Amino acid sequence: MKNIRNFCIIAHIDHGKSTLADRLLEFTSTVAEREMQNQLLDNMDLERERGITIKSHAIQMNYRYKGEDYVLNLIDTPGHVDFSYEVSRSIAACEGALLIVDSSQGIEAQTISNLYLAIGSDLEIIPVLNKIDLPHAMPEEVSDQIIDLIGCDKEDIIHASGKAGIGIEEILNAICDRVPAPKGDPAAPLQALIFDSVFNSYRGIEVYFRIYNGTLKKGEKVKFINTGKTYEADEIGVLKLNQEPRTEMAAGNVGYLISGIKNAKEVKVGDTITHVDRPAVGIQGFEDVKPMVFAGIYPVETSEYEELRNSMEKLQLNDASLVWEPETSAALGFGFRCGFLGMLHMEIVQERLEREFDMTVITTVPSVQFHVHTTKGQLLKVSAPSEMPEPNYIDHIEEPFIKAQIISKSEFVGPIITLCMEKRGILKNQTYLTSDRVELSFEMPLAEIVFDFFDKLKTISRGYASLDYELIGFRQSNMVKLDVMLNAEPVDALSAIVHRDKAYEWGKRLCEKLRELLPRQMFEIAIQAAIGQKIIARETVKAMRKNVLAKCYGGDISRKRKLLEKQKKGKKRMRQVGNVEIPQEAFLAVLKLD
Ligand SMILES: Nc1nc2c(ncn2[C@@H]2O[C@H](COP(=O)(O)OP(=O)(O)OP(=O)(O)O)[C@@H](O)[C@H]2O)c(=O)[nH]1
Repeated sequence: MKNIRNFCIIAHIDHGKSTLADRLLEFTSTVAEREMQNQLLDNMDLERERGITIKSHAIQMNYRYKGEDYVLNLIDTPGHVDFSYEVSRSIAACEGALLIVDSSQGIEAQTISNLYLAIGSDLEIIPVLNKIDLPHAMPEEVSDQIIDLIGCDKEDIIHASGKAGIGIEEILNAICDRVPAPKGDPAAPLQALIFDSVFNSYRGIEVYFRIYNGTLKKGEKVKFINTGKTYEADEIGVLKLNQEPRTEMAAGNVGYLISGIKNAKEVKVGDTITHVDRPAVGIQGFEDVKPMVFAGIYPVETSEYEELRNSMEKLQLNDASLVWEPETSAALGFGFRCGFLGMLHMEIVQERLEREFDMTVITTVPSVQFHVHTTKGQLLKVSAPSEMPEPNYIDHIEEPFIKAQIISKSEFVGPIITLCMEKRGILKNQTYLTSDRVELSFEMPLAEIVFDFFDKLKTISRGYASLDYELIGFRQSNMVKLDVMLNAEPVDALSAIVHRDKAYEWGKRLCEKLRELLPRQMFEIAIQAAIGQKIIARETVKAMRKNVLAKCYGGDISRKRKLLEKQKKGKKRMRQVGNVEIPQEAFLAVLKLD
């Protein structure tokens, strides 16, 4: 055990974690040259296409240093704030962290927040100044920022480039020298923490764990403490590029377990695995996730509800930050109310459901969770407009507030402050990190930043500003429910909860946007926005007669069929509500009002 090192890589998004991880794997010959491809650990198609890490990935390397053989377990983590729950779980499985900072960008908001997560778990931090090959790298300046931040010595900072392969050996040596070996007793009762899992349709659920105490052998009877279920450890092993089975694994190690579990509900990330014969107590799992945004997910075909439920259960195995419960909508029927960590997370969940589980789904207007105090003194947690009680039952409404930390070049301070004020933000603090880098701290409503704030911030700061935020509590706000009606029929899935000062403007623009997005149909569609009984805006979609077969005179039946097929495909991701067909984009129209 003294030669095991468990470490993760943390950084702000795009500072080069995945590229550096590739070099480490190459240098330790963990992957053969012919297997090497860029961003090797980002093995989901979605990750490669978008060039971002969504999931944490674990991989084991062997390394010889000062005449000794080391086992290095690396966990690559995502950088985007929406996936910080992945980061916090990975950190729990490690004793050390490489803190990567892009030497052309300097310290950014998520560098700091991920660093605090790591320090909070007592990890040994190895600072790495990355991308030093770039001509506009600023090693001196960024080194000073790092020293200020973590209080290390200048010599502790490793200069590296994932792209040019600089500093790789030095990093590996530092991991062996500086990261402490895992503690734990191989002879004690078994305690292994489940930090991730994935559904495999052939082999059942694969469980990823880190052993804190004890030894696990193939074939032994094990128990998951929280669920109380028992299984046989059919296969255990370590995670190399592929899984490598082992007959025995001891304290300190990271690995996988396969025991033919088919039911997704039986595996909970944060649960502890122990022996049936000689049980230990559970280790403290992970903090519960705090979803920030809620939205409904509905199958396009109402008959696929059960299938969608199955798919969500399987997806949840691999995405512990996804929470959901059944919900019904008058307009959309049976579906699920889901909690996400942010808009990117919501997008990714929708895409994964479609790609990995072949489901076509509709997502409804996202909303934050409000605290509604009723006149009877009850507290209702409302995360969907349809749950909002009638106005005469409401005493007051509170909305979630966050503390936002924005780091930017000082020349953009003016526009950033203006943007934040528009979003009902209050400037709390302004600190100069260096002569031209400023940290601004605001208190603002979560609802104002989860949707398009980040894109706007990037635009006005020409990409230089970075953002991080945390929930600080609930504050009273004047919120109202904005209803939308199509041909006088209310469509609950299109309603939104908005601030009263902005309600009229919103209603007007929402109707305009819906007019653009709703396809013309055989009859006229009246779009109305209302607050309570009062109509505040109206638009009309003119009727049109669309007959795709019109041009298809003559008797070629196959051509007709093709056209009808094509028309059917075009209808995907549409929902019939009353007599109106609503495309997916319309449900998210509120997000595109500016
Ligand atoms: N010049 C230079 N570019 C680099 C270096 N390392 C990474 N890059 C580039 O920086 C971009 C981001 O690199 P990634 O490794 O995907 O970054 P990441 O931190 O893993 O990103 P997320 O996982 O999404 O947080 C890519 O375009 C890389 O080619 C480096 O050392 N030098």
